[in-house]
Amino acid sequence: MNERVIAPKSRGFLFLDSHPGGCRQLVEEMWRAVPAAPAPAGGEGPVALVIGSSAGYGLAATIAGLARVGIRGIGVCFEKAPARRTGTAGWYRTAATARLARQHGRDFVFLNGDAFSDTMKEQVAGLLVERFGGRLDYLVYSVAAPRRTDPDTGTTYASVLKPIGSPYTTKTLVFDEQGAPEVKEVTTAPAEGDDIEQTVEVMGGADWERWITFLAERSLLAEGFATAALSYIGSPLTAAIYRQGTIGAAKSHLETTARALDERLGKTLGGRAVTSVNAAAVTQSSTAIPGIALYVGLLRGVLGDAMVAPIGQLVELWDQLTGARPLDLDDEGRVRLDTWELDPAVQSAVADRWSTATSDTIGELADLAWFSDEVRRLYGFSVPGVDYTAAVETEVPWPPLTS
Ligand SMILES: NC(=O)c1ccc[n+]([C@@H]2O[C@H](COP(=O)([O-])OP(=O)(O)OC[C@H]3O[C@@H](n4cnc5c(N)ncnc54)[C@H](O)[C@@H]3O)[C@@H](O)[C@H]2O)c1
Repeated sequence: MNERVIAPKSRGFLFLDSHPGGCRQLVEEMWRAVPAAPAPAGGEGPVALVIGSSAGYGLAATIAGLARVGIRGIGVCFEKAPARRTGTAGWYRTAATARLARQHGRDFVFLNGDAFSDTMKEQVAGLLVERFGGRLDYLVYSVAAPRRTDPDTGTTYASVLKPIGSPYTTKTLVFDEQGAPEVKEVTTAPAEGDDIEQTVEVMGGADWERWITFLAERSLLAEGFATAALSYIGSPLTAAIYRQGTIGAAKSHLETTARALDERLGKTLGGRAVTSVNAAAVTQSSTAIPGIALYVGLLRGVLGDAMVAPIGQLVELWDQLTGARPLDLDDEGRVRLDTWELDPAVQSAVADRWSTATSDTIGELADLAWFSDEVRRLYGFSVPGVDYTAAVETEVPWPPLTS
């Protein structure tokens, strides 16, 4: 037992602690946001593996899959248990998701560890055999990580967020110690040495492909197996640091991997592999990208509630993966859930605001209250209805594997 009052202490967009009650309520909110669908035929839902299940788009994939498709299966993520500090927010969100899954009769378990390792792949394979009939129907790959160790060579690669070719200066949004917004300029030096290759090794398609090969070799992929990995294109305003930068090189590699996997799975199992290009969202990973906080704040200023939250986008992705709606691919074979973000009228309105944004004008141009709340909500703070003055139990156990 370790009950205490948890205050939101932060350094920039990173918070030192997270709030179990707020995290739980947010997960419940996401579940309620999923439109009801008819129960899966035959009682038992399809078997799914979600990699990166505790945050951002992977959490949305898990909750939308559980609530709408009735998936059974496994979520994999990398979270820290409560110790001197609270557990990570993803730890508490996982506990809350498992609870909801149980309540709704879905057999869904969570594994905490390094998805890039073969040990984790073996654990998943073992569970698929023992518990889920040895057949996986869906795999959603939504990992965002700073490092990956290649199990074959033992080499550890580190991803960087840098432009390619020349330095890039962008406006960016920060908050000072009193919480006042500042629009500043930051310059990021271009990739050097093997920065691009290293980033591709972490955030490209290598590990996704390794998962598929690992499971295929053990005959654990069902006929008609379908897999999707998350990608991003984004605005011309962020292109130099994102799509044309080191992370963009990794996304291109992921998309090339998808096309190769699609051909392979099509031939062997009548299966599919696609990337899903999702829209900008406030997540722990996205707020680390220079300029993205400003961009997302302005995007919200332009669109307001017309922004589609990750849970809404993932409902659409599941509908396309399961065939409830036809798979709608662009010329490069990608599902596009970002069309509302990249709409030319929206982009031109955001670009206008971007060009005039200063510390003095940002309050009118961007939805800063929404943005700050979204950042705090990543850690379970700013959730309506939660009493933050009350002590709360932080020693929440990881959901047990036994049902
Ligand atoms: N956030 C955006 O704006 C945005 C937009 C479009 C696409 N995407 C893509 O969505 C994917 C997920 O990004 P996000 O923003 O949701 O990230 P996030 O930081 O919110 O979540 C990352 C997830 O990966 C897990 N993870 C990290 N390292 C791991 C490891 N070694 N082993 C197992 N799990 C690990 C974390 O536990 C967490 O569940 C990425 O491919 C990203 O490019 C993000």
